[in-house]
Amino acid sequence: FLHMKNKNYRFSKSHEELLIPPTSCHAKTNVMFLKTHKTASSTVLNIMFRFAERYNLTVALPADQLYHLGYPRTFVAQFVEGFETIGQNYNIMCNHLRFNPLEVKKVMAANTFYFSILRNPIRLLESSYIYYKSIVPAFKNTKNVNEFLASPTKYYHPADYRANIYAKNIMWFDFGYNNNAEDDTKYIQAVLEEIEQNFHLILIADYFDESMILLKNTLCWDLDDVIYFKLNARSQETVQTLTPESEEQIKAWCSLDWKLYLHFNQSFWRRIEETIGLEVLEKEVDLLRTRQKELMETCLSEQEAVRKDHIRNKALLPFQSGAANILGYNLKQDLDNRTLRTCQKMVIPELQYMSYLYSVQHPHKRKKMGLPLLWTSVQEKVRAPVSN
Ligand SMILES: Nc1ncnc2c1ncn2[C@@H]1O[C@H](COP(=O)(O)OS(=O)(=O)O)[C@@H](OP(=O)(O)O)[C@H]1O
Repeated sequence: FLHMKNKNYRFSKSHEELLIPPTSCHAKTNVMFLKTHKTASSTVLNIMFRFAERYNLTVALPADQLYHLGYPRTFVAQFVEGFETIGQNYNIMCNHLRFNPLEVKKVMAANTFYFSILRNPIRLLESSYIYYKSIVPAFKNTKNVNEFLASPTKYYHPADYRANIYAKNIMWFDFGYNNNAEDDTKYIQAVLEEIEQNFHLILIADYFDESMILLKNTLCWDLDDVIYFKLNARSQETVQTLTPESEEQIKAWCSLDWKLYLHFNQSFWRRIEETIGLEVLEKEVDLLRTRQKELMETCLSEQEAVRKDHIRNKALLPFQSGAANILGYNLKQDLDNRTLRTCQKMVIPELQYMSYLYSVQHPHKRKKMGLPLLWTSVQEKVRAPVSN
């Protein structure tokens, strides 16, 4: 779609003007995204991978047979494939890792832009419960998320702290901090300040489209760079209704994440007001949604995500976990090669895309095992020598 964008845009002049970046603005190509859990981060990862392909950038991918950058271990540079030879010359980093700034800096160029994304801990914990129910000790022996939240300490045992990271302050943990730390005002303030120093931008998943506009404007990217199809979503029947008491309990149980979220939700909106302004933001969000709808009409058989058993091409099946039915997409069957390639990249799940990029970037290494390789072979066949 990148090559078609001039032809396809039907925006009025004033809208076009909104999209023209200031002349001094160059697209930032050294970008690190801290991929937090259950925060729409797989959708962002897909955006990052497509951007990397567009500009032929080097991505810091998990080494050998790793699927993530060593998570939940604290990140070290050796978790990146090729670090010994490539050194501090990676452009993009976006797979799951537990943040460790000094080690990340060994891999990423000095002028790298750092960003991440947070989600309201109430929605996040409900999602996390369903997704990790069978592997997290604190969740295993409870009937549902409300039962867990009625008395979390009954199920959450300190001895299981490693296996229980998804049950308490998971965002705090992903940023590299102790998710079982005391809720102490001074400590929290110090962490928030450190995050502000380490990251140039924190997005909010609950305002995903607004986040994409802020991201593209900050990085001087094109609107098409941030057009996305929602990835890693669940089917509606596995979404549980939280009682009002459970919602309140999450704010206390995950108080570190709650304060993290409140702080950066505020700075997110302040940043919007100080840069784009709410009026322009609304117009740009409209353009994003229009473009997204057009692309869905071009690419998809059904105009929405479908349940796992309805995904025809098993190479496009997202990783499934716990009680969640993770949705995917069916592409139209009569797409020409070039459109097919564009559409595949919009819907390809995280692990398959990572495995594909890995085989392109490291052709002499053994391919990642245990992943559907079909997509890779389909992709190799349709790779045409065109630039996009
Ligand atoms: N664009 C957009 N806007 C809003 N929400 C979105 C978006 N994309 C993904 N999602 C929701 O994010 C949840 C999956 O998060 P992650 O991809 O970060 O999960 S993972 O940790 O990588 O497994 C998952 O949440 P739940 O459906 O509540 O589980 C997705 O529905």
